[in-house]
Amino acid sequence: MHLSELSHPNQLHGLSTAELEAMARQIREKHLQVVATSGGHLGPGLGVVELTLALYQTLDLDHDRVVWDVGHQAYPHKLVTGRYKDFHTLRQKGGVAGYLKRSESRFDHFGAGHASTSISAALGMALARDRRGEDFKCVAVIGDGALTGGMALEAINHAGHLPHTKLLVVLNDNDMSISAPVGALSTHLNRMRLSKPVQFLSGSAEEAVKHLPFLHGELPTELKTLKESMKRLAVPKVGAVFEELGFTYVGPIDGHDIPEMVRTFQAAHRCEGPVLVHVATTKGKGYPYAEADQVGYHAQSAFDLATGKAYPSSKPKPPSWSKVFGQTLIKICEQDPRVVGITAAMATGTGLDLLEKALPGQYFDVGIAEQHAVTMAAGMACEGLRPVVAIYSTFLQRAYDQLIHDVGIQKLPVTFVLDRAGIVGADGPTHQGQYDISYLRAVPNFTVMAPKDEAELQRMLVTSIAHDGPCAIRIPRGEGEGVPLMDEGWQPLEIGRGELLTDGDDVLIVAYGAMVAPAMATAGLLQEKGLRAAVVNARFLRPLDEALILPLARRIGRVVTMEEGALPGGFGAAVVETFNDHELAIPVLRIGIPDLLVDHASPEQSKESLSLTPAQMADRIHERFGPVFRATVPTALAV
Ligand SMILES: Cc1ncc(C[n+]2csc(CCOP(=O)(O)OP(=O)(O)O)c2C)c(N)n1
Ligand SMILES: CC(=O)[C@@H](O)[C@H](O)COP(=O)(O)O
Ligand SMILES: [Mg+2]
Repeated sequence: MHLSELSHPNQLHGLSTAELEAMARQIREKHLQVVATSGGHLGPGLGVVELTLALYQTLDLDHDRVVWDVGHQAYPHKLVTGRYKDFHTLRQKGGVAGYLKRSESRFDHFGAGHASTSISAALGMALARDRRGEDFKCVAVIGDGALTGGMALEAINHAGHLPHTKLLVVLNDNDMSISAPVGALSTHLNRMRLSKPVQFLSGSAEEAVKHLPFLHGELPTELKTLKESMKRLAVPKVGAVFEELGFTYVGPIDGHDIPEMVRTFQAAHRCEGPVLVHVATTKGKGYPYAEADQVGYHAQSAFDLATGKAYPSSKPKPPSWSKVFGQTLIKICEQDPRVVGITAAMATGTGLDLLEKALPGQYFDVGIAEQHAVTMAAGMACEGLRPVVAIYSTFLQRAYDQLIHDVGIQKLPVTFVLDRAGIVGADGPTHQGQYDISYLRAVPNFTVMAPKDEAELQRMLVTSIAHDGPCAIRIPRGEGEGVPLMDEGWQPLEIGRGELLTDGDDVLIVAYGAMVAPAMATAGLLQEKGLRAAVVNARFLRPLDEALILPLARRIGRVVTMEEGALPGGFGAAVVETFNDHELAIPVLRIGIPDLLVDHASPEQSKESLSLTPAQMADRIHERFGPVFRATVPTALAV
């Protein structure tokens, strides 16, 4: 059977190893072809092709549940669950999502995108199953990186406490996170990977006798004692950490050997209580470039399959915001040994990999552990360091209590750089950086800011690090504005001070961060429509520059706010509340992301669909405040 003929994963049942291996080749071919064409996650999925086929041969996906952690590695899952023909639309507007999505397929039993959630979700399904007296299997497939996330350990702690709750955890151990894995658990797993698969020896004893009819598949007592003694002898070396936590540990087994995995999963399904099968895989398996550069091929934009190289861009691009951040932080760290950079397993994405190379002593990667990163930084700040924590806007959501409880309330001098703030594009709703403006507004003692360009980012960094309290700076994904940059000697900003970029009498545009450049473009288009707009670069969400904004608002009487963030509780809401507090009753058009999820698409497509392009914003402003408005409402109704 060819992969393209597969419409249901249960069609995998009964296929021979040779047929499954042929299908594995077809999956790899499709996976490579689509990701090379339109970009996406490459290495993770290539590493779990055989694992997916073997696991699904032992499950009935009309009844059993499988929860993939993160889901970035689940392209093989998508290909064997009816999405082969649409797979070429991966991560494109209206196409197949890059992560699992319950609304996309009945076989996507739980959505994700953020790491370390799978065991909790699968355990929840298992507990619900038992309450209903049903008997479907619940499986979590989690990577060695995601296993370092606190939630995963919380779930293991709970599951290990439930000896009668059947749950299978498949640990996909490829000895990689996005970068090299971090932590004692990763080190231990690596030691286990290198050990002999003890359990499997005893498993093969079962295999040897289970066909003997008079045993009815049961191990004779003496063999059971042999297996137990082997476990007692060997498990302390191999699976102790999981066995001590109440799991039956099996492995490590070869994650590219389909028959071995099928046998092991079948044995695991027969076990009572929680079982962890440790599968050793290779990230990027089957594509030499991805195997050789497992960091670089974690995710890729379109590339040439033959050479493994990205296609050269048509015109030179300015450095990314992340790169400017990383390079600037190196200079700051060189001048001030108190300053350290902290990442939660996102060194390459945040630009902190540059700091790691230049000043490894002032760099920390804590693994996928955002909560720990924030509170560790708080502890560092108590002892006189000036930590700079670089975490994507969306991933920092996971450490909200730490921001309030450990940093804000204690007013500790920690700088947060929220990368990927705003619309990120192909990663879709789980990764959009659309909530940080809203979620940071209420955190006590925080100074919250957003630069209009990379030069202002550099100034905000020195401002934050010098400030004796917590600061947060949001920066977007991708290239900067391409403005000239200084190498050092950046002039700090006055906290709470915005800037008037251009004046005008017809409408006041107050723009925040990455919306400042589009605001200036919008003002130019409004000029062509006969509306002269004043444009303010707010710079600060907290504290808002009232001394600048209020007089302009009173004088002009018509205000537009612009933010690349959620409107509920966002920057525009802060401006409206300020007007209200000062009894300034004037109309405000808030432009930003409405209260909705932004699906996967290119950032440009998403902005178009949200009417956030300069042309669309000019039309919206003209429609609201154009000649019609002037005829019906007198100017500023300042009280
Ligand atoms: C909470 C959270 N932090 C960070 C990330 C970014 N991220 C995506 S995949 C990944 C590495 C996952 O490693 P692993 O679980 O071992 O999967 P592999 O890529 O090796 O298959 C990270 C850090 C995330 N998705 N969620
Ligand atoms: C799966 C995951 O969460 C990361 O790989 C994420 O997709 C990286 O995003 P960027 O590509 O914006 O760095
Ligand atoms: Mg891994």
